[in-house]
Amino acid sequence: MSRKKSAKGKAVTSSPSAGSPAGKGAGKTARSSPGIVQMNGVVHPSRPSISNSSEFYDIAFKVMLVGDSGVGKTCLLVRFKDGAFLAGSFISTVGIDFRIWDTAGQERFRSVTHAYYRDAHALLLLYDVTNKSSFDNIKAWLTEIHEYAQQDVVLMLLGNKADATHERVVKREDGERLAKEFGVPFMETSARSGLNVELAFNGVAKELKHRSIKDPIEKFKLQEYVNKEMKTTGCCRS
Ligand SMILES: Nc1nc2c(ncn2[C@@H]2O[C@H](COP(=O)(O)OP(=O)(O)OP(=O)(O)O)[C@@H](O)[C@H]2O)c(=O)[nH]1
Ligand SMILES: [Mg+2]
Repeated sequence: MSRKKSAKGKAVTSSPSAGSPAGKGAGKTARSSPGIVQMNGVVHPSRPSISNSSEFYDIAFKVMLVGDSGVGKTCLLVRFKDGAFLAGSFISTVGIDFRIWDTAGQERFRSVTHAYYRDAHALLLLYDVTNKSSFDNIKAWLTEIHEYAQQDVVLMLLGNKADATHERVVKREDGERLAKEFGVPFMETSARSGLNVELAFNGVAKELKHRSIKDPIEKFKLQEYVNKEMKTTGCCRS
């Protein structure tokens, strides 16, 4: 992470990346993707806009969205971008440049993924609760992350499309169990309804902020924080 004052640019499209590490195909929604899209986020108390190019930042974090094709990475980012900056949140008060990288889930982009992992400060790993193979591939994603990402990378597992009650094939408990097994914070999200979307990004940002200031008194616990704050779909356990 860098600590500098530097002008921020608008959203940038960079080279393609990512793919299902299990090589089991791209999930049930095989679609083309632009690759990686880097978006500048957050950031200034007086101007909480994601797209203002004239702002400066104190700390820069690189956050990446990864997971099989079709799990909803782009939709989650778009939902966050459109909603998270309406109300001022803690990140807008500390001057953080929260760069979010949206990756392509398709396997053909996989070979270039690893270079992007290395300098990521946080990874949001998504599966689709309506797509069992995207869930089954999470272990392979975690293996790849452990191999290529920094050891202390902030990681969160997200079961997306929690709104899709009728199509759901992965229970929330299954996600919880897997996350526990790997010691990764977890929650379900919905890019469609907005469920827990801000919480996912803000939780990660809080963790990054606490790490960066190395607060010796207040140890931030990401899973405890999301447990306290998260909403569940209630009706939608299957
Ligand atoms: N019901 C529901 N559908 C969603 C949700 N998020 C995404 N989708 C749908 O899932 C499909 C794939 O979403 P994307 O965001 O493009 O998926 P992606 O992970 O970016 O896919 P790649 O770019 O190929 O890696 C689209 O048809 C979305 O409308 C969600 O929260 N709920
Ligand atoms: Mg996408």
